[in-house]
Amino acid sequence: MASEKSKIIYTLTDEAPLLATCAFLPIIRTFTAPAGVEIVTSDISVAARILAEFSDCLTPEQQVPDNLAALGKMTLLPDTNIIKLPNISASVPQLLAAIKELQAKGYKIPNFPEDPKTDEEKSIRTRYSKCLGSSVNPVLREGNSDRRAPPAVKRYARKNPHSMGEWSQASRTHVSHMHGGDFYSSEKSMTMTKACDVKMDLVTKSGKTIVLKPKVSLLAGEIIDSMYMSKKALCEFYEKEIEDAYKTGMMLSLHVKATMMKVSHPIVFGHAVKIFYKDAFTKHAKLFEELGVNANNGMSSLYEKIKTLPESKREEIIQDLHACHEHRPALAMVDSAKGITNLHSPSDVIVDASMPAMIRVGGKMWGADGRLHDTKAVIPESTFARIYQEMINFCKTHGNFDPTTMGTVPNVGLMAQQAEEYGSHDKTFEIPEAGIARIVADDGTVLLEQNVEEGDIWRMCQVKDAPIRDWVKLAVNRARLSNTPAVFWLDEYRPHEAELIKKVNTYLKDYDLTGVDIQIMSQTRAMRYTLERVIRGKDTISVTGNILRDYLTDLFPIMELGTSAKMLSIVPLMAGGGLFETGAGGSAPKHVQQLVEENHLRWDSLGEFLALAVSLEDIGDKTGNKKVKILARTLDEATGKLLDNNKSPSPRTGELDNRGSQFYLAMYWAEALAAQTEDKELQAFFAPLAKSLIENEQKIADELKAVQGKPVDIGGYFVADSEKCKAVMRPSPTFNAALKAARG
Ligand SMILES: NC(=O)C1=CN([C@@H]2O[C@H](COP(=O)(O)OP(=O)(O)OC[C@H]3O[C@@H](n4cnc5c(N)ncnc54)[C@H](OP(=O)(O)O)[C@@H]3O)[C@@H](O)[C@H]2O)C=CC1
Ligand SMILES: O=C(O)CCC(=O)C(=O)O
Ligand SMILES: [Mg+2]
Repeated sequence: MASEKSKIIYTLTDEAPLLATCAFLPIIRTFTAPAGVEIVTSDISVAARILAEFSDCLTPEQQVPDNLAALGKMTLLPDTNIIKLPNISASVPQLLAAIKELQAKGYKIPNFPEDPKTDEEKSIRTRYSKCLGSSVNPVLREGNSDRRAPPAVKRYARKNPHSMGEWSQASRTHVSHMHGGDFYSSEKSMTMTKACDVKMDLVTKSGKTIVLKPKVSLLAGEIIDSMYMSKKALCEFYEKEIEDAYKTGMMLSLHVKATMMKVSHPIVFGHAVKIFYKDAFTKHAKLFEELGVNANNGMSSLYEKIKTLPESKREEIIQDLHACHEHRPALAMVDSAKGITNLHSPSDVIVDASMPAMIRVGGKMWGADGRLHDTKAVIPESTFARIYQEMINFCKTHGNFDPTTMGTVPNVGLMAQQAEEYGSHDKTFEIPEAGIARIVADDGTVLLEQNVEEGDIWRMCQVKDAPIRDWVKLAVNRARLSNTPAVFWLDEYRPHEAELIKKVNTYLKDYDLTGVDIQIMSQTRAMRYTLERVIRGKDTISVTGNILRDYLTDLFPIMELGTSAKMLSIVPLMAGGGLFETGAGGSAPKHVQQLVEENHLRWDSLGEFLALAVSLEDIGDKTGNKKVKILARTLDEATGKLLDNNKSPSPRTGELDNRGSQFYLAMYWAEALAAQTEDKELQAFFAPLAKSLIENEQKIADELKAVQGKPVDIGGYFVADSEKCKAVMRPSPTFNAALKAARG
């Protein structure tokens, strides 16, 4: 056995991934222990993050460490190996629900101050803000991203294509975005020639100087941007598009990313709510203010707030809200059976997943009548909205994609060290008063400035030089290793990207590019070029900034594979370690609901299987531990076999689910280890396990199926009971006994 133990840190997150982990951990531990690899867990669920933040309010027994901060530090070490599952990036309504559950479970954490007034409330709000939105990924992503569909996964999708809707040339579906007054149109950018500290301030028309951000330390070579979205232009845009949809009989949908753009997009979302329901918001303005209604939290929050009112008043408001629908277009639904619309909650419709889902079914979304309809997809910011329109145009002309023949589009994404827009939330402000928004260097020089009005959203973004160099290196490596053309999706007319292009051209010179096809194209051209290749079965690497990384790594996988859960998602950490993300998708809250109601978990753990294999491979490469390398190789074989034999979870209750799929992975993995002859110790260890799983295959499959169809209790949503989860997620006594026997 190997002398020194290597460590994989396995994150515990939320919802479906956490449940899947509950079943998977005993399997992983059984397989990795004989190779000297230890699996250590780290709870970074939204509940654990809240508890870590409010330790001072808890009893000593209730206190938990700040795991996220510890992991963040570890990403800066060369031998760190983390497997990261998708976690909740909480919107305010999700955070409120988590707080409520924790309080009900006896944790004396404070209420979330929605409208903080006193200093104490402001401090609590600031502390809770650390748990809001996308707050895990930016801490752990100390590297750029490499996301792709492994060949076995692509082969599987070609053999077992998922359903695709039909695209008609007569489809009226389209994307509506702003043509002025948005971030794109106001962007200014520059590259720092030397390191310095800057501040963000606002010189108001009334002559005051308000410091919004006292200090941002910048490095030489760093690119910084300043941009704003005009409230007036945004509201006019909404008025126009809502009116257009109404007049032309189109359904309306809004697509934002309020989780990652946690300061700007809730505001963008809130204006849509206020304008859609303008009459009711105007009539009840005073009362809504008194009740603390915040449109940024969606209609579900408004309905919650008015619950406290006397019935007659509440009825009046509900009627007024309903009356708004009479002269408004139909709204796309998140759940038509429950009457949950697109404007219900800012975290219900997340653009990276919602737009591909719409395109996949032929450009349609669900209406209140429970049917699919063409839709006007409103994506206010034009910067990247146009890529979707380009794909829609393509589908209208060529029909929908064919998963059996289409090429693949891997992505190399710039995201390290909170690069670009997704790292801007601590530098994003809703402007309190008209004036000049400025980025000012410590020597008093005004670096960038713009005129802003009250309510505009102003932000500064940054991307450091080292991540850009690393991104170019990753792109060249991927292009060379996979012998695939790579396209940098960069628009020379966008100031930020003009700066990036200069750097990309410079850093590309560091490489011998003989035989490597690398091009730079604007986003719409890159999309067109890639799609022309895709339908001819040709592969093209997209090399993009942070937002397109997010968008494209759902968009193409959802067309190619039916879901982004099947993606290999690697973050080579710049300090030398590895962060292995599982898939590229979210935490699928709907899956938990199905488990609780019917004891069927449709979540596909393929992303975990793929991540574990590359994580083991990384350890094997770094330590030279041959046993670990064999584990990685045989796991890949097992995953391939799992796909070939169609043992992925079914969405239908009563059929194979996540637990069954994990059992088959374990069986194939043990079989592959028993069959190899390179390492006799491993062979001897796994032969009895393989035998027992093969002999009991039917019995285990039956035990896993027998439990389905009935409701189960997991003891909570944000803080599920770990014993109850174990009981639900490990229901086969025969499988459990086989694993236990192997561990000895
Ligand atoms: N890396 C991260 O940490 C990420 C976290 N998130 C968070 O996840 C939550 C939900 O996000 P959202 O973007 O709506 O995406 P979802 O997780 O709801 O995914 C959208 C749909 O994709 C399918 N899907 C996703 N993952 C799997 C899987 N492993 N197995 C099978 N099907 C899958 C499901 O389709 P079907 O219903 O047909 O089964 C699901 O309904 C939010 O809290 C969000 O903040 C989002 C993105 C990434
Ligand atoms: O961090 C998040 O909220 C989501 C991350 C995401 O969607 C992605 O990286 O693809
Ligand atoms: Mg994403």
